[in-house]
Amino acid sequence: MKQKLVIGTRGSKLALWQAQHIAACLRERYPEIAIELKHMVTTGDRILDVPLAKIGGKGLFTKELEVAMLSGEIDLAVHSLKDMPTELPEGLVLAAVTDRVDPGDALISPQYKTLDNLPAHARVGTSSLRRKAQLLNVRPDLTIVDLRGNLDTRLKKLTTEKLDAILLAVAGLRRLGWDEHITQILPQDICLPAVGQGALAIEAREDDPETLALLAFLNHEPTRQATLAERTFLAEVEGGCQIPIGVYGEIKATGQLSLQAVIMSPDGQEAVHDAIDGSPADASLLGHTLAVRMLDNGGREILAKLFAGEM
Ligand SMILES: NCc1[nH]cc(CCC(=O)O)c1CC(=O)O
Repeated sequence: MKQKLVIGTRGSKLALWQAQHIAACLRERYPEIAIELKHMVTTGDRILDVPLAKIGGKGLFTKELEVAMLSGEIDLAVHSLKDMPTELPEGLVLAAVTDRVDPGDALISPQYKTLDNLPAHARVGTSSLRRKAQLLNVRPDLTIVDLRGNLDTRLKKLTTEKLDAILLAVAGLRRLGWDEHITQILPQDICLPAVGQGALAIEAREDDPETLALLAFLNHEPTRQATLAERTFLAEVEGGCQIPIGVYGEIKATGQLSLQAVIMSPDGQEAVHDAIDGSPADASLLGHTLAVRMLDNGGREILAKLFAGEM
């Protein structure tokens, strides 16, 4: 019987909240097990001044934690599922995917409140190509300003960089109790979220069945299935998180899994939208099928131009 579980976490406010939340769930369930937190720094935390799209590479926010897990220094890691590459390193598995309450994106505009109200050429901060493309698709006049840093830094930049609005994930703001800043939750027909947005991923070693069994109760199966469809879609289209792709899977009241997605050019001028429905048991097949269909219907050309640097 385990006497101790060590959770590895990044040191950002959001990462700490997430790790502490999972620690609290574990302590409540297993009062006899000591739950410890170990803070670690990832490459993504170290390089804060360069737009993520330019750094490239996968797993910027996960790699150091994964190395520590494989060496046995920590037993599990808590991540935002959105920050996890679609392929995990050999020997590691997703022990659980938690329920997600807020998959969407929020507009924060103290002065103008909503996208419709933003004046022509308003300055909007985001460093996500996905958010940028989807905004420009409906509002080509907007000036998109790069915005990096932790959530608190980005909120501060709204004022210091004289921005009219910024975009952030609803989930992160809610977790930190900053949802009073949200002035509009963007509707899904304007902005589809990133793969896995809003869900927490608990990663552990494949050869550690005892820990995996202890973590199983944290898993929310409908969210795991919906995000499996999303992650398969992404893996099929390209992998990586810095391409203008939005995708959202959801198990409906009918029990069907519905998956909708968009592939856009970074300027938002070219877009392929599509959706698919089916059994949650076929989550990865649905993600795969939708990706192939969208690539065949114009998605491939958009991505080819993007990778050739024409956009
Ligand atoms: N890219 C950083 C990141 N990773 C996870 C979240 C928010 C929480 C989540 O999506 O689960 C954020 C902040 C943001 O995109 O605004």
